[in-house]
Amino acid sequence: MTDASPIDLPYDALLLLSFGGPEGPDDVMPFLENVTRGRGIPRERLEAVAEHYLHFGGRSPINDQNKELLAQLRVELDARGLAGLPLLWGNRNWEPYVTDVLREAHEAGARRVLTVFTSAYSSYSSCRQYREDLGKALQALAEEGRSLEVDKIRHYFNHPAFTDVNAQAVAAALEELPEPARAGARVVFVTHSVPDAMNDVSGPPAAGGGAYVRQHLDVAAEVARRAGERAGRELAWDLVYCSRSGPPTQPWLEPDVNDHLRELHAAGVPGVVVAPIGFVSDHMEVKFDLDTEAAETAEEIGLPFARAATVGAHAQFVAGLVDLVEERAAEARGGSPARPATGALGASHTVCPVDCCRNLRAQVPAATGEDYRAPAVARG
Ligand SMILES: CC1=C(CCC(=O)O)c2cc3nc(cc4[nH]c(cc5[nH]c(cc1n2)c(C)c5CCC(=O)O)c(CCC(=O)O)c4C)C(CCC(=O)O)=C3C
Ligand SMILES: [Fe+2]
Repeated sequence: MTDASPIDLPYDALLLLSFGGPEGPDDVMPFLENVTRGRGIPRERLEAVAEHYLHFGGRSPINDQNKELLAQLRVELDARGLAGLPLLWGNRNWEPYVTDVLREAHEAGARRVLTVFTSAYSSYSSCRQYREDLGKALQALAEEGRSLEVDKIRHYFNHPAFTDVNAQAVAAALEELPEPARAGARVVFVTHSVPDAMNDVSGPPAAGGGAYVRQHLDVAAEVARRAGERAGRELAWDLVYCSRSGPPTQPWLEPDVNDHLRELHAAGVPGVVVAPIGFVSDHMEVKFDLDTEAAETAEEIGLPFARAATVGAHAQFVAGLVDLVEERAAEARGGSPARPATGALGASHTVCPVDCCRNLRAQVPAATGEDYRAPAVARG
């Protein structure tokens, strides 16, 4: 904004855009109402999820994890000569709200902001909804006479930093299993379930949909391969789901992690590493659905269980994010930087194409997309 950074980025600030979470018991219901407004989630499910938060003192772990990620991003940016680049944090569903953060940035002089989402994959919930909330923020600011341009880094599910740090975590979790469970242990990759219909329209329409599952399968295969290299043997794996929340009549991605652990046990699998590749840090889904519920299932059936760490604020992951910031900046300047990616899918698009991860309920302008038109700015 005022300090020019020694490396010339075409951006005035970097924004970490996240989900947000409650800070105490009184925040829990208002937070859940923010998250589920207009989403048709049954009341019973909301009450059950409120209990999960209250079980942890009404506080989501996500905010502290984001603060840690911000601290590490700051260290990495400074080390690369980007000490002058302001680093901001805003959320979709709780304070600090993204609209307020962008307003402050605008007041401080920012006009072009690069965003990093705390979500690695394509789907309405994991990408487009963030883009729509950015769109709503830009609309609100335009009505105040403030104009801002916003870009995002590409999806990082298959960036080598993400897959490699996950592979290290799987290899480390394997070591935690007691012998003889370790030798025949299976890797159970877990992500957030979404409605089948949401997966069906995920990703660029030209790719035929299904990107959410396809991307997770690609990451799982690559992480298992890399972890297997570290462990010195091939690792068998599956992809399963947690945190289903819609009405029972609506099909969501399955199997559920708990059902799957029972099946593996019945089939004679001697132990499992549960690897939450769908989450970038130990969110409530990880703390409750995996560390509490799935761990209890495993205990009940006598299945040795180790949970692999999420990438969190791991230095190698953070360096990968800053690589992606530099890559996006180079593209914004019209260059053609290297775009490293692991697995079979290739590097993801930089700018989401028209109807990418379509919203099945409404047409809402989604920022950072090919078809996004900045709202008209009111004259102050
Ligand atoms: C794909 C996906 C991610 C991963 C991508 C990403 O990270 O963004 C994610 C992340 C998160 N989801 C979170 C919390 C919640 N998600 C809910 C509801 C839903 N999530 C969905 C999908 C996803 N969600 C969906 C399809 C619904 C149904 C309602 C709807 O169609 O929108 C509900 C309502 C209650 C319930 O139904 O469970 C809550 C409270 C938190 C915060 C956790 C914390 O506090 O640590 C985080 C990081
Ligand atoms: Fe969610």
